[in-house]
Formats: sequence, C-alpha cells, structure tokens
Amino acid sequence: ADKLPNVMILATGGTIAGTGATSTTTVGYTAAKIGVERLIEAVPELQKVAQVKGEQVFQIASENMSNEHWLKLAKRVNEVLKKSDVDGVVITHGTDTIEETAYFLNLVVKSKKPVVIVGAMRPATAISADGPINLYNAVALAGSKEAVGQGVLVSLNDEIQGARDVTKTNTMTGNTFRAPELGSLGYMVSGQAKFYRSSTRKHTSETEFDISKLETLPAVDIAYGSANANTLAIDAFAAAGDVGIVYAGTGDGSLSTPVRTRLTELRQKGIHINRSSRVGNGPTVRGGENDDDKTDFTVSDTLTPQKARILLMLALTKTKDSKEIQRMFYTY
Ligand SMILES: NC(=O)C[C@H](N)C(=O)O
Repeated sequence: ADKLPNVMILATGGTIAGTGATSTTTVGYTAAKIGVERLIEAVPELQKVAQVKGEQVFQIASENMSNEHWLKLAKRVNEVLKKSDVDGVVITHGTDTIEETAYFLNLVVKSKKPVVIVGAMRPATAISADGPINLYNAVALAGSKEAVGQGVLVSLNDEIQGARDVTKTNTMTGNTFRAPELGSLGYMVSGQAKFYRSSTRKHTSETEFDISKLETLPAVDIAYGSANANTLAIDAFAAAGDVGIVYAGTGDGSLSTPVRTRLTELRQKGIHINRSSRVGNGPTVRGGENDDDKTDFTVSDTLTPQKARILLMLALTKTKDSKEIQRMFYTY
C-alpha cells in the first residue's frame, strides 16, 4: 500500500471544539473548549487516511478572530508547509469567520500543498455532531493529490468549497456553506476528493502578497448601506484613522447622496474607498452606480464586503495607487 500522507492539524477553536449542556443542545453552547488532541482521538478513522499531528495555535470562537490572529496563523501555516515531511494542513476553525480566514490564507500562503479549513455547525457534545465527519473529510482532502494547487479550501457537509467564493448562508443549518451562483468545487465521497471545477482567480504561491515581516495590517473597516443611510459610521472610521473603508452598498454598490458625498471627500483626504454590495451575489460594477473614475473609488467585483476588506488591507501593504488596487480586485 502507498505510504499515508502526513497531515498537520492546526486547531484554532470554534464550535467543532465546542461543548453544550446536553446532547440536544445545538445552539447556545460554548465554542472553543476541546483541545486538538481530543479532537483527533475522537476520530480514530483519521489514522486510516493520514499520519496526523495536532497543534493548538489558539483557542477562540471565530467571531473573535483578529488581523493579529491571521498573521500568526498564516506564518505558522507557511512554516509548517515548508517542511518536507508535511503534505498538507488542516485548520479547525469556527464557522462564523471561516470564509474570511480562508480567503486571507488563500492570498498569503506560499505553497501549492493543500490547506483545508474545517468547522462544524454542531458542538462536539451534540447527537449527530458534524465535527467528526467534517474533520475526517478535511484530513482526507488535505492528504489528497487532487487538492494540490487548488488554493485554500473549506470543507464541511461533504462539500469542497473554494476560499474566494464560499460564504455562510444560513445561521444554523448544516448545509450553510455555499458559493452562491459561482458554485462549489466538488464533493468528498467516502473520503475521496471529487473536483468538478477550480477557481480561476490567482491564489497562494501566485499572489504578490507577503506577510512574513508584518506585525499588523492596515486599518480597514466596513460600513453597511440601507435606506436612510447616513455618514455616522464612515465619519467615525475616518476619525479613528482608518486608511481604507469598504462600503457595503445597496444593490450594485449604490450609495445614498450624503454617503457618496462624504466618501468622495474622504477619498480626497487619502482614505481608500472600496465599493462593495450587501447583496451577496454578482459583481459590483465599475462605473455602474457611481462614477468611480471621477471619485477614485475601487469596486469589489464579486467579493463580499468581508472579503473585500481583506483584499483592501493586503493591497494597501503594497501600494496606495487605486488603479493598482483595482487591478488586484480583478486578479484575486
Ligand atoms: N459554528 C461555529 O463555529 C460558530 C461559532 N460562533 C464560531 O464561529 O466559532
């Protein structure tokens, strides 16, 4: 038989490591309680698909994920993947920000080796907990030849999703992770990875971003559009020293007149403005709902606001030129 692949599990917390009061507690539990060794022990079947090792990088609910956590995690992933005796990495993670960590790593990991992020919608103590099967699939995927060069992947619920396009679409159910309209990449079938498509956007070893020497990321926040939209949030961000603002506009990133006027002034003061959309599907089109050439804004293309924030932060580590930043939004 072929030698089993070596897969390193980096644990960060989340519901997959969560515990509830009773076996029927599926919401209202406590995330980030169980350590990586116990997660591995709970799934003896892992030994059949890989030689696994575990490391606890931190232990948090993913709503507490910060830019500093990302930098620490990304540096560790890059170190681990440099080792010749590691074939792939699995990251256990809370599901609330799993898509953001996945996209961040997709832009800054410098390796073609598989990186699979996995979580669970039910705590480890629940009947029909999804963590064990999700972990099994993730380890099998991270050890597979099929996952090499596919960028960072997210796997739950027997599915393989690409980091760029995946998003949480339901607050509670197990089939929450979707790449609406653009589609998932494939399925895990009895521990076998079946890919049907791959992301066409550049990722991992093909990106221009390098976080190896960074201790912080540029300050970028998201303001959310709605009827009656005012400038309170964007004024506060500007006053706090943000260097970029992502605006989750209505529709195709449309902006109320007061918001557009203030964002245009802030751009003239040097703050980078990225126009995204609260809709969650479809591109925010340059020149569509705003004269972006005139206001010197960038658009997020099909990135959701939470992913546009990540790309804008990384872009601002390289350049202050909006044309360059716009190119990056069409590249990654
Ligand atoms: N299902 C989960 O993992 C949710 C949890 N709040 C987290 O993101 O850590």
